Order: sequence, then C-alpha cells, then structure tokens
Amino acid sequence: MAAANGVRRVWVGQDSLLSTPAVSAIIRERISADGAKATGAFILTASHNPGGPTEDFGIKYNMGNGGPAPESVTDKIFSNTKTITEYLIAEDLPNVDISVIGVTSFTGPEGPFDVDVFDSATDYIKLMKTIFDFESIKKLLASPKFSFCFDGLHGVAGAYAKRMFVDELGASESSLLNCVPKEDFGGGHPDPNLTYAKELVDRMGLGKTSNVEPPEFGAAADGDADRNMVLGKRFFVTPSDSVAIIAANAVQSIPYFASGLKGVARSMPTSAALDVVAKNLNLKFFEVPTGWKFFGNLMDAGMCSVCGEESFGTGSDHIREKDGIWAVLAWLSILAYKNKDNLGGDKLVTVEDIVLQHWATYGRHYYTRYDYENVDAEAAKELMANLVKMQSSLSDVNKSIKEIQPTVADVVSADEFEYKDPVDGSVSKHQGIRYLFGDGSRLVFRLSGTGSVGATIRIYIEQYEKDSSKTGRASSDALSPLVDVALKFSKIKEYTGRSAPTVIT
Ligand SMILES: O=P(O)(O)OC[C@H]1O[C@H](O)[C@H](O)[C@@H](O)[C@@H]1O
Repeated sequence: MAAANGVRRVWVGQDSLLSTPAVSAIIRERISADGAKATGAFILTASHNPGGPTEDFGIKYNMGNGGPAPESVTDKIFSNTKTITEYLIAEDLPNVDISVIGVTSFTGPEGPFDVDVFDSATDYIKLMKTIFDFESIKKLLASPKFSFCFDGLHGVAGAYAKRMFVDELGASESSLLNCVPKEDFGGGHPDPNLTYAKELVDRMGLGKTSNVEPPEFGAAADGDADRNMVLGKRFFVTPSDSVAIIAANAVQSIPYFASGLKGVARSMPTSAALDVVAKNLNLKFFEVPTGWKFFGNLMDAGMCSVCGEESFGTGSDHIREKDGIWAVLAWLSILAYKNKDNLGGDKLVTVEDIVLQHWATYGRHYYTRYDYENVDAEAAKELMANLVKMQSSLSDVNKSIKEIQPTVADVVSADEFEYKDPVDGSVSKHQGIRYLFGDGSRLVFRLSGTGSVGATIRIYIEQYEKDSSKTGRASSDALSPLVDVALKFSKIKEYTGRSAPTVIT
C-alpha cells in the first residue's frame, strides 16, 4: 500500500502472531498515522516457522479499525477466491532481521519499500497505562497477602507477561508459568480452559491435591493472547461471569471507564449474567452472534465499552479484538480496588468473595457447554434440522420435555437466532437454535464455525437462580435436569451415535 510519501510500507510485529491484540491496536494506529486508513496494510508476523514456506508470511489485512473482517468482507473474499487462476510466490524477498528494531529500506520490482520492525510490547504497555491504574495494581502485587500466577501456555502472551507483570508491575518471576514462547507451544495445546491449562489448574488447587497453598489469583492466555481464563484459589470463574463482573465493577475500578460504560455486549450463547448487570445498571445491552467481528461495529459507533464470549474471550473498545492480558489487568484492578483499604488487614477480598458477592446481588447463571467434535456432518445437519422443526409446536415441545423431566419450567419461546446489526442494518441468519424457558433457563444448539474435521455440535445449557440461598450449589448438580432434557430432547445419541460429549466446559 502507498504511505503518505509514496513509499510502500510493510509493518512487522516483532515476537507476535497475527491476531495478538497488541499488534492489532498498533497497526491500527500506524495505518491512521500514515493517513492510509481505508486501504489497509500488509502485516508480516514474526515467523514461528523460520525457513518455512513463504506463503505463511504475507497476510492482507483489510480492516481499517484493526478488527476481524465482517461477513460483508469475508463473503467478498470468498467470492474472489473462486476467480483466482494463479498465484505467485516471492522467492527473493530480502532477509529482514526481525530481532532488530528499526526501519530498513529495500528496492523491489514495484519500487522502494520500507520494513518497519517495532517492539509491540512497549507500545502495548503504553496503551495499557492509559487504561489502568498501574500504581494500585503494583500495591496489590506487593502485598505479602497477595499471590499471583500467570500461565502463558508457551504462546506469545509470555513475552508480554514478563514485561508487564514482572518488569512494570513488580510481580516475581516465579509468578510466571510457561512464559517462554515456543514454536510448538511446548507440546501442549494453548487453550486457556480447565482441560488444557493443566499446570495452572493444579497450581490453583483445582486439579490434583498438593500441600502447597495455591496463589490468590491465577490466569492464562491462549497461543495468540487474545483469550483468557481467570481463576481464584480453588475457584473457577466462568467466562460469562467474568465479563459480567468486569462490567459491574469497571467504573469504580478502571480509570478508562470512570465516566461510565457506553454499553455492554455478549455473544448469544454466552450466559445472561451480563444482561442482569446491564438491566440493574441501566446500560445499553446487545446480544450478537458468536464471533468477535459483531462487536466491532457497536464499538466504532460508540455503543459498547465492554464485551465477552463464553469461549473465553473478554475485551473492551480499546481495540477491536478480545485481549487476554487486558482481562487479567481488569481483574487485578478489581481486586486492587476491593482491597484498597485492606492491604494491611487480616484477610484480602478474594476472587471467590467477589464472585459470591456478585451472585448475591445479581443471581447466578449456572452454565455448561457440551461439545461433540468430529461428528458426521450430515448427521449434525439432520439433528439441527429436527430441532428447528420441533419449534413449530411449543405444546409438543413441552409435552416431550415434561416426559423427560417433569420439574423443569415450560419453554416459552423457541427460535433460530437472527441478528440485525443496529449500525449498518446487515442481517445474520441461522446463528444458533434457542429454547427459552419461563424461569430464564436456556438451551442453545449451534454448529461450530471453527471445527476442522466433520462437524462440531455445541450444546449450551444455562439456568438462572435468583435466590441467594441457592447460588452455592455444584454447577453439575444444579444443571443435571436440564442437561438430561438437552441430550434426550435433541436425540443426540440417536443422530450421532455418541453417548458422551468430547469436551465439557
Ligand atoms: O464457532 P466456534 O467453534 O464456537 O468458535 C467461536 C469462536 O471462534 C473464533 O475463535 C472467534 O475469534 C471467537 O470470537 C468465537 O467465539
């Protein structure tokens, strides 16, 4: 693309994979600083496969706001791919030493171009300092009563975590787990959840038992650092609760939000915990289809400040992607705020205390997700078609459900989720099948858009409990009748031959 001086410019994010939030934020800034907002940029990411195929390196990035492409763009790209007749590989690209920061000029067949290698961690820390009160987080981390643990799962978060938590905020080096980025993620699966972030889960006292006292706060980010998991001592915070709790505490705890939230949003299958906060605090609220791209328009239009997804993504309008390190800083800020007059006291307010207090105020959304991976694609389609067909008669639905579990509430409405973007009016259809119950419970069925083999069926099961004397049950016990209904009513075993899900979250 042409920069202001007519020179073609390539940005290189050092130590970064493409969708790392820091890089997305910085690229956005640089595009607009060069006055080339509308045209987009080529981003080269530091290769995690040096010497690998050249096609891996160049990715055309079209979004002026630094966010994921909306359907209008991806549809266009898809239709363009059908007209491609040949592609060329540039074998003779100059060798750029991406470990050296600075601009190097090259001459190419289409004229001169610059390669700008920048240190994205420095820029990212600068941005975070405009959002959070680093001094109060430092005080929390320095308290002998507080202990902290961050698992980078050997992804890119590690490089940021060392600079942010240790160098800037004063956490000890021993707080960091798996924070050396590795090409193969150290042989693990860099997914921040209870199954794959095993070392962290054990250290936090949620896995195997140990005599060592777990830290007060633990967190992990995924391979490209956009998703996150938050844990307290022997305590898991669901992503749906996490976004609701951040929204409920943002104004008091995070300076960036001091003048109020413009609005909040969640993806449709995410639990309705955020809805209750929005209602109580009188905030604009949006329910969008799964996929971060749907938040971008709301944020660009100044309608949304905080958003999240059940799939471990949490973020705000500081950028147009989810941001794992931001989520950790948000939680540290809430803990710092709740303990600001208490750091010398007997006992700190813990992650668990904050969540229990939240449930006491807003009620609890018991929540679980069942994934059936690598299912026969035709069988999955038929199962979904049957669930849509059943929606034509709610009395038949309720009759079947009562035969399975007589105690569950009635289904009061059922549909296929459809979203009309309030900003550009675009409509997204077939975004998941919903069965909504009279007591606020929900069953949602969706086909994953990211599974790679066959089809992945996701079943989301949620039950709302307002009575604060009943919010402390084990989630699996509370949800057991609804799970039974979801599995039998959908006839998942009959359609797929599976008697158990591949993963339960
Ligand atoms: O379609 P699924 O497999 O449920 O995945 C859904 C997820 O896909 C990607 O990771 C997007 O970045 C997320 O925003 C989205 O939540």
